[in-house]
Amino acid sequence: MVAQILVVDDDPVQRRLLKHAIEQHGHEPHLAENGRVGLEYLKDVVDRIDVVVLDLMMPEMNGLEFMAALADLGTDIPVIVQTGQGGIETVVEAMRAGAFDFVVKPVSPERLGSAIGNALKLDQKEARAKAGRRSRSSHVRFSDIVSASPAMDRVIDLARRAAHSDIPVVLEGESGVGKEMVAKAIQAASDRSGKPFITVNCGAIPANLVESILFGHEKGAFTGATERHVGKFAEADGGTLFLDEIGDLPLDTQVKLLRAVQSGEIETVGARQTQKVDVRLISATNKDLIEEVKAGRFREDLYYRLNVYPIAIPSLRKRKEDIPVLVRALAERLAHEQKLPQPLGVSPRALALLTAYDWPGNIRQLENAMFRAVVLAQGHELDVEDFPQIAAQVPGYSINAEGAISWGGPARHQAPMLVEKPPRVFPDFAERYDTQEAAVPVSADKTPDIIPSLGDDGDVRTLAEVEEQLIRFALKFYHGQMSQVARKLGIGRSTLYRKLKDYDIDPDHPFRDVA
Ligand SMILES: Nc1ncnc2c1ncn2[C@@H]1O[C@H](COP(=O)(O)OP(=O)(O)OP(=O)(O)O)[C@@H](O)[C@H]1O
Repeated sequence: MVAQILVVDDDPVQRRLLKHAIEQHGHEPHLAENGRVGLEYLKDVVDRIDVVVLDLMMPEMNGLEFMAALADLGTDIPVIVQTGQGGIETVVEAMRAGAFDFVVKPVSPERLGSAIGNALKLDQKEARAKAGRRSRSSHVRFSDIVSASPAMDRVIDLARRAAHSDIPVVLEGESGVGKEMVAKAIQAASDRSGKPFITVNCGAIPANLVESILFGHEKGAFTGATERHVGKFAEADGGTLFLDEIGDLPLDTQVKLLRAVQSGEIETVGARQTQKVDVRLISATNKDLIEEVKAGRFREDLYYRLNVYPIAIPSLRKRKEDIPVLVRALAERLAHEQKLPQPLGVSPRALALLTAYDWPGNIRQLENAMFRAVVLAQGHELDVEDFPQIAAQVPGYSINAEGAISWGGPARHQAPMLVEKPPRVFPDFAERYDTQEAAVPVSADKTPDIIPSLGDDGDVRTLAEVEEQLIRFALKFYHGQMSQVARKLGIGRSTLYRKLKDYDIDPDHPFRDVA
């Protein structure tokens, strides 16, 4: 299908790049140099345009104003917004205003192509079919890894190449980023596809059983060994052994593992002879293994044996572009698994909330939040109310006694949030802050992150005044993350809550007094 794509961007170089990328994917680009021109054009041909690719930062009419005007036209053309590096607040605004997806500049033709494909609902249909197929089975292909970010493209590219050989791979990344999923995809794309894929969580086995679990034991090898036991190495013969949390392996077992890796032979506990095995090893760690080596907890020789081909999987908060596609794919998959009568959508407000959150537990946490939301869902669409725990942790959202969630900023399709930043003397501060609120307590000629020792009367200020100002500052600085604020201030959470009460500080709006 040749789709008609309207590009609205004030930068001529960007327009040209986007034009080429769109043509590369076989679609027809239409170019507008600003929001006003784009809007006029749309009024004439609104039925012909399939997708809008929109720059957010434009003079005259910015991206959010454009989106509000688009909504007034009563059209639901999907809009893909473009943002600069680090412009996540703006992206959240755009998602809230109904943007379908966002891409980070400079966007690769591939990423743009897949965003357009998704917007045209082509990929979504495929994702639905894929989601239904995959369910929670152990067979994972690379195409099951839902992603949209260049960072994950790199991971997948490296992993695909690793699948061509038996090279030992170490997957590094925080818990829940998808290490096991990538390991399974490597196996499925390799010659060992269809052979066993055996997972051992090295951190979850009692130290005295690790060796027997990995290498097996003969009957009577030790007290309690009433039966012969086949170890995981032997079980994985011909296939792949996935050693999760490899950094937790006890040192004496590391010696045996090294021997097995070097010789391709295992010593079953209590057996007289060694046994030859053909196993591909993929290890995973959420620890910095080299630090473990330095600390003497991980053998250096084993480290070099296993770590021939490291692949680092970034945490979800470092690849927020993946969040909207993951959310949509999970909603589809979980609705299918829960046998809901119809597919489940996700509202722009909910997408904005989920994109704003940092997901310390990564995709596993996102999956759990989506699971809970899908199970409890009542309508056709998930909304912010379906994610109360997440809303409670994102600054700006508040929950009333009835459980309704509201956001401190302007409503959907309302006046633009992309306020031009006022000229500021302290660029670093301006970057970290929502300038409007932060500007309240400090006069323009004072550095905002310096807390003065003298008051207006020229006397030293009271400790309480300084403390109050520091707490307000810390809340803003750490985006209202209470645990972090308490930790950084060196006080307990309950003390922090008490002080918020004493000083009448609203943690969501620290520079505003509680009404
Ligand atoms: N890109 C992705 N697309 C779809 N689902 C994903 C993706 N990444 C992870 N998941 C899902 O998230 C969950 C966690 O992934 P996985 O178990 O692979 O993470 P992990 O890094 O191995 O975690 P841990 O270190 O805690 O074992 C799984 O249910 C997995 O299917």
